[in-house]
Amino acid sequence: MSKVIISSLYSSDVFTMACRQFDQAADAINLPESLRDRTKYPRRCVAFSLPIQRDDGSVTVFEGYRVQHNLSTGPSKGGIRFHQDVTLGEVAALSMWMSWKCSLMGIPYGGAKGGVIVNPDQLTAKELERLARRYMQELIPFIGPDVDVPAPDMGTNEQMMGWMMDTYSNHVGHIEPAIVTGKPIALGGSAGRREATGAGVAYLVKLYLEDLKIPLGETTVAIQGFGNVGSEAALALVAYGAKVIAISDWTGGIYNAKGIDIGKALQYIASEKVLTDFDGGDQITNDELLALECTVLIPAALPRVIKKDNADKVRCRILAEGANGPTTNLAERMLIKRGDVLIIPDVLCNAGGVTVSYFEWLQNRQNYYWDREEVMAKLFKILLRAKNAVEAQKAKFGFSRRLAAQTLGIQRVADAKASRGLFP
Ligand SMILES: NC(=O)C1=CN([C@@H]2O[C@H](COP(=O)(O)OP(=O)(O)OC[C@H]3O[C@@H](n4cnc5c(N)ncnc54)[C@H](OP(=O)(O)O)[C@@H]3O)[C@@H](O)[C@H]2O)C=CC1
Ligand SMILES: O=C(O)CCC(=O)C(=O)O
Repeated sequence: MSKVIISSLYSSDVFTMACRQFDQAADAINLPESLRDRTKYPRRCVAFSLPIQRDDGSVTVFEGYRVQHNLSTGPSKGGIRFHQDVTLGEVAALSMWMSWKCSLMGIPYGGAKGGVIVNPDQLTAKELERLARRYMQELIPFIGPDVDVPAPDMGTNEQMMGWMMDTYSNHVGHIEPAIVTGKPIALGGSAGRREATGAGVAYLVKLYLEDLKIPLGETTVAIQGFGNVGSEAALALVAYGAKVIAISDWTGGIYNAKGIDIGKALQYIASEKVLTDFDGGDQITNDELLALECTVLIPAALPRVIKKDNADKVRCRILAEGANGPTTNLAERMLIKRGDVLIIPDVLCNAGGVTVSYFEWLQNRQNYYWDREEVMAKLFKILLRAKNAVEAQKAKFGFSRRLAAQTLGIQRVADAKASRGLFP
């Protein structure tokens, strides 16, 4: 397939954004022309029709995708997103970022991502189970523990990974826990995987606060998205001594200058599903949350929420990208020009999740399990190593932090491709 066809297949703002980042990084490291398109474009993608029976007996056909960006350094790896705004282009962009992320962390995986166009809140638990199982059923010819290993992302969770693992295991005739990560502990999930992404975000924030000499006790935090990543980052930052002053979900946010009781907010979500009417503070909109004066702003939901229109309104010292792709390229240039916001780029900031997914896969394959302490110690060691590598690259070449992180990731993927050669 020509790259013209590939580009139009994935055509979307977010894919264009990921491609422009790649082009800038490739120029910055003088990547040979012969390796550029080969490293940039996804290796393959699959699109599925996913018919499921609804509880009322009717049938709805959902649309789903899996994009495997790169398999040169190991099986491809990345989460599955259930969201109404999913597009093939978004999934492709997310798969590219997974490649650079795994490579930056020194994890022997390529990148992948999956998605289904669905609002999971509008399905019952039984319907979600049918959809998760059907997605895995369709994916079976294209994955395996050495080929492609999914995990949770927005709108999916441990339970869905459990159903997917069960569907795959029934197909192959034996239990195969290493086919997905982020599973329930009872099915071979790793200690620490649930909290890994948020805990990793919090750990990196702590390291950068130390660099800036800002005490944790004087740190205020605003978080957009109070799901797996946002809530776990909140818990970890509160445990470090910071104050979380704002949280939000798709319905809007809560602001409390004295600090939000995160445990109470989690209890509220567990019973009410959404933060609307949570009485832990004043109600604000998601736009207002992004413009709050705070030490640390953590977007932990959708891509492209910090953009040209609101970049000038951002008033944090550290922008910690828990989400993938939350800052558009133009908004990043505006923030860099301003010079008062330190951006921890997504491929570094939220890499705790895939790192512990790698540990989970290793534990599944060895059938030997580690305790949480060991998992977290290994995670923090890898995050610190990656942060130091990014800072060294930034200092050496005068790059932005994102360019530093992406050049490191891209160079390693390109080197692996060059070493493997081409088929005659
Ligand atoms: N899970 C992981 O391990 C990793 C996730 N990430 C990234 O982190 C981000 C969040 O993922 P995750 O926490 O797993 O997802 P979850 O589904 O667990 O949580 C997503 C959160 O975002 C909220 N949300 C949805 N739409 C909006 C909106 N329009 N405005 C504000 N908030 C919104 C959701 O609200 P509601 O629940 O009400 O819908 C929910 O609180 C994604 O970008 C993902 O790619 C990155 C690395 C690893
Ligand atoms: O845990 C994983 O394998 C992938 C996590 C993920 O989707 C991400 O880092 O964006």
